[in-house]
Amino acid sequence: MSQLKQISHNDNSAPSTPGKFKMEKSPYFNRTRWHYSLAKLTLWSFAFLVVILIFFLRSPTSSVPIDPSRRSLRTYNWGGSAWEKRVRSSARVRSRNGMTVLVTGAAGFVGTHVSSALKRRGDGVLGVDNFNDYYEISLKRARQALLERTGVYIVEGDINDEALLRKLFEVVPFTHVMHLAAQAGVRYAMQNPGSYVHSNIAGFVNLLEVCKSVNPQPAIVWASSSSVYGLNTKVPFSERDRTDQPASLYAATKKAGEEIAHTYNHIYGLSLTGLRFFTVYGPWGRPDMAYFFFTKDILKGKPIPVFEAANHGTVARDFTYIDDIVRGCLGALDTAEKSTGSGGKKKGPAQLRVFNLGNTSPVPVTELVSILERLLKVKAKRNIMKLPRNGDVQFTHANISYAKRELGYKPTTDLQTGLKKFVRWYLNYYSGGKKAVE
Ligand SMILES: O=C(O)[C@H]1O[C@H](OP(=O)(O)OP(=O)(O)OC[C@H]2O[C@@H](n3ccc(=O)[nH]c3=O)[C@H](O)[C@@H]2O)[C@H](O)[C@@H](O)[C@@H]1O
Repeated sequence: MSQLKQISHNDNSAPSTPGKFKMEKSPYFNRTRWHYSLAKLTLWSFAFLVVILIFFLRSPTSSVPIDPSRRSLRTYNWGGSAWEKRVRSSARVRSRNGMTVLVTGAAGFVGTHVSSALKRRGDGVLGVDNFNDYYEISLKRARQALLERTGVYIVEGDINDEALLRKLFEVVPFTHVMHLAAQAGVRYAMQNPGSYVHSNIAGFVNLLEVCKSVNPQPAIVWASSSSVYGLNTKVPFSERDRTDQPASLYAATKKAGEEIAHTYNHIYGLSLTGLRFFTVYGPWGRPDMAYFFFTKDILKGKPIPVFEAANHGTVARDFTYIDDIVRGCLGALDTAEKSTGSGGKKKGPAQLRVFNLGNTSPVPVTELVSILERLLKVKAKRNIMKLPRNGDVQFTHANISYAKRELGYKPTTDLQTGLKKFVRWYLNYYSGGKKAVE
């Protein structure tokens, strides 16, 4: 810097308009000017490189793909009094007996719907999300904008960031955590196993570590998955069934989460409720899921891969509509008992639960495609393929009697009705809001 100053000081005589600069005759002067110019050029090039480097390191939409297993290396901006004020205001309870909920994965599909439902009924809600690039970030940003309009602020950060989580609990004594941040998708686990360990295991443990040590400890409700039933053949799946033969690393990390939850409940008295979601779909959904990209590809006239089991066996899912899932999540939060620990120590036994949240009405994937064809009024180009051995299971079917009894859970939306709502949203969203939504 001092060198730079010196150069500009010595350079006072030079005209500021480059085109008007006249060369002097003296060879000595030429040589020194050449040296100065070279030094100047080197300095500016260096400064330029630093600026470029900072841009790539900080830009969330940078074209350099971020390895999701190393997401914790990304830096996020948080802190400061204005930030704390926003956090407090978002988490402010507006109803009598309302709860203060930290929602992780708030810019995700389920996270957005749950956050807005909680806010609507007067609970205090603060979101946290790392806005990773697993699928289109613009959709996450649009969900964020939607939540902002309802008064929910999403802090940008990773659940692996212990300092951030501690700070959030310092600013707001959350009574509940709705933990929905996760690396989802059963097939992607073959491509990026590290991201599942990072979010579903390391991230979950980090969150639990913080929750166990704060005072008061919050009650935690979190997203497990129907995929924990793995290769089981007995249907419908009951919470009492074995869950020790997962078919994907995704399922294995969710199962690990259930075991980890047991440990934190046992040692620290944390109140923990796991919800096994069954193929959740609906407006603002996940573009990596079949119903979503089938819609996109059918509209584009592109062939869609429709899986079938051996001997033309049916592949089916217990597709569950988002509004039903939201009611299940709120039911779980409302019935969650307080954690019993304090000062990082257990003071007595605490609640530990796991529930199926499904629809109890499996539908073949071929039927899903037929419904979409009718709704979109376009014939799909079906490319029938063997069910891949990379994580898929042939069918899922939930027994929901436990959730019914304990949470008052009662799904009411069939696939046809739910997909109609999804398609209406999809057409409106991707036409830039130009199509009227009924
Ligand atoms: O229930 C769950 O726990 C899981 O539900 C979904 O997993 P999945 O049921 O496999 O959902 P999709 O990937 O949307 O697949 C739906 C159905 O379409 C089939 N499919 C999928 C992809 C494809 O190209 N073709 C195809 O026929 C699948 O075999 C499956 O039967 C989610 O992606 C998981 O994150 C979630 O945890």
